[in-house]
Amino acid sequence: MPKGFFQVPDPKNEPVLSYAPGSKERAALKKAIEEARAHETDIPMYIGAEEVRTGNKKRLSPPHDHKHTLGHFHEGDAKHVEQAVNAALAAKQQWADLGWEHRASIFLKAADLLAGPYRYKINAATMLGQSKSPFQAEIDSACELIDFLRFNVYFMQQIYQEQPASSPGVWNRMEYRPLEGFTFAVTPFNFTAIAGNLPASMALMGNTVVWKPAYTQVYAANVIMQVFKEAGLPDGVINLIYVDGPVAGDIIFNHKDFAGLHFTGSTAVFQNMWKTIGQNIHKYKSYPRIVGETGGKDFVMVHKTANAKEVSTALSRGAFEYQGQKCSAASRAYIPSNLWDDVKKFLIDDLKSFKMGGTEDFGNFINAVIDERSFDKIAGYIEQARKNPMNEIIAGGKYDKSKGYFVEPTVIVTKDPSSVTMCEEIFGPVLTIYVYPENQFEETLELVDKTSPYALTGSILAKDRYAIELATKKLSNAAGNFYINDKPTGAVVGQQPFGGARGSGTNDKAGAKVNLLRWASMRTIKETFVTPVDYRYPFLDKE
Ligand SMILES: NC(=O)c1ccc[n+]([C@@H]2O[C@H](COP(=O)([O-])OP(=O)(O)OC[C@H]3O[C@@H](n4cnc5c(N)ncnc54)[C@H](O)[C@@H]3O)[C@@H](O)[C@H]2O)c1
Ligand SMILES: N[C@@H](CCC=O)C(=O)O
Repeated sequence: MPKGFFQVPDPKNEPVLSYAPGSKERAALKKAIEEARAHETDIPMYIGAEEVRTGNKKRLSPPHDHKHTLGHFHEGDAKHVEQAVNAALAAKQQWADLGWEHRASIFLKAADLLAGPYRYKINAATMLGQSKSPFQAEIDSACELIDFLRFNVYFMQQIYQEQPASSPGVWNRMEYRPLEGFTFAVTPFNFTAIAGNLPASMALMGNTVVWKPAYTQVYAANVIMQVFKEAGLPDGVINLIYVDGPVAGDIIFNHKDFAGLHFTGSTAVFQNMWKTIGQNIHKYKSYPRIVGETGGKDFVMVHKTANAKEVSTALSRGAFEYQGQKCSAASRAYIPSNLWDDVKKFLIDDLKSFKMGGTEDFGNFINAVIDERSFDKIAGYIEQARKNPMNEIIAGGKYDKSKGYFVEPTVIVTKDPSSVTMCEEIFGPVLTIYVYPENQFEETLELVDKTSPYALTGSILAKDRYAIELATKKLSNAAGNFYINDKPTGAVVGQQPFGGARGSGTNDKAGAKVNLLRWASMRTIKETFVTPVDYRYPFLDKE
């Protein structure tokens, strides 16, 4: 236990490196990519103190170059899920009892390792494994992950400092215990930072974790685990397994010591998990904490007073960075009729100038989508949209998976604001635009609010302050992250805590104090200094 009231260093957002031609970081990143491509990595599961190699090897390849082999990971089965649960339970007491400053140190060290010696390795892994451009990898696997780790340590300290009042003769204390049992982190393919943060935030609060990443993110997940190990994370605190989701769920959601789920991924998967947990609720020792950040159908709403060039740039970046595979990506836009001709021209010009290809070529703004399943699904949406007479595809619309999973950035203009691509999450480089009569701003705000079941991110672009105020009010429940005169992507830890409500999740804001609180179970301790020795109150008449 600490013998002093320690203060963790004040967190600052990790500066984003530019990778501009001639820069030191550009050369270092290119070298890391070459090294990664030059040999095949053999990736084990990490269960307790063991590196587990099952021999059931799954091939990993860059989505933009699927014939190249980056390495293999060893897939596990039900037995490995059980081993990981047992390892987490075995490690629990010692980890929970460790002074919080030591937990803090491990994750602060992990942040420094990522900022320094591992920066290019983890960015190269994310660029190759998930097909991110240098900038997209830098803001994710380097900066956002580093920020999550540093800010969470700071928020943990703030939580521990929050103590109740005490009246004379009494000292009230609050203890922030880890959850009783083990926890489960299930992470998506699209952000290395999220993959690292979900297990780390639970472990930071004294929990032990079974971590199951998406198979398409294992290449960078392995680097995260190496960083945690080098930072001194004890064996069994985070157990990384590669097991089919339902196989893992079947064991974990039936275990009496299952204490919490930290999920990021699609809405349907999360809702199924919640349903299973609900059905099994009588089996658990405690009510499990459930946190899930899920899908989005994020909007850009434009007022007639907006600047057309600002609008088209918000769309070019907001919809197409990382091939639209951000939960926050702009995928539906509402443009007033007076601005449409200009916005259309600027947007088409931008799209014509995009270069598409592998992440090794730093000239490419657009890379590949994550895998064949995703490619086929996106292509299906494009073909369905093409057949609808209410739609016109004004840019893109082509796709090719011969070398990598490439889908051209595609813009659909629709006359039907309820058409499929205005409502459903596509998770690819497809933007649908509805041009509304410029004087129907308020009615269109209502349309934006009601069109989709999601409520993750959205933005309003306008010069008129009354319009901004009206949109902020009318769209109050339409987004958990709302942007004024900006694109709806690119939240920064500590600045724009991230998460949405409605169908988009439990809105427990990743990288914020409220999220960490979900991984603590508070115990209130009241100590009385002079304990009463007579039950009688003063109002009682004496004989
Ligand atoms: N709201 C947010 O903060 C946020 C952030 C990133 C991604 N997302 C969402 O994530 C989705 C894209 O990521 P994805 O394709 O990896 O999502 P996904 O739902 O397919 O997978 C997420 C995780 O769940 C696992 N999984 C899938 N089926 C499972 C099952 N039946 N049982 C147990 N585990 C199972 C996957 O293996 C993966 O680890 C999009 O919907 C996106 O909007 C949301
Ligand atoms: N936090 C990221 C999105 C994460 C989801 O994919 C953003 O704000 O763009």
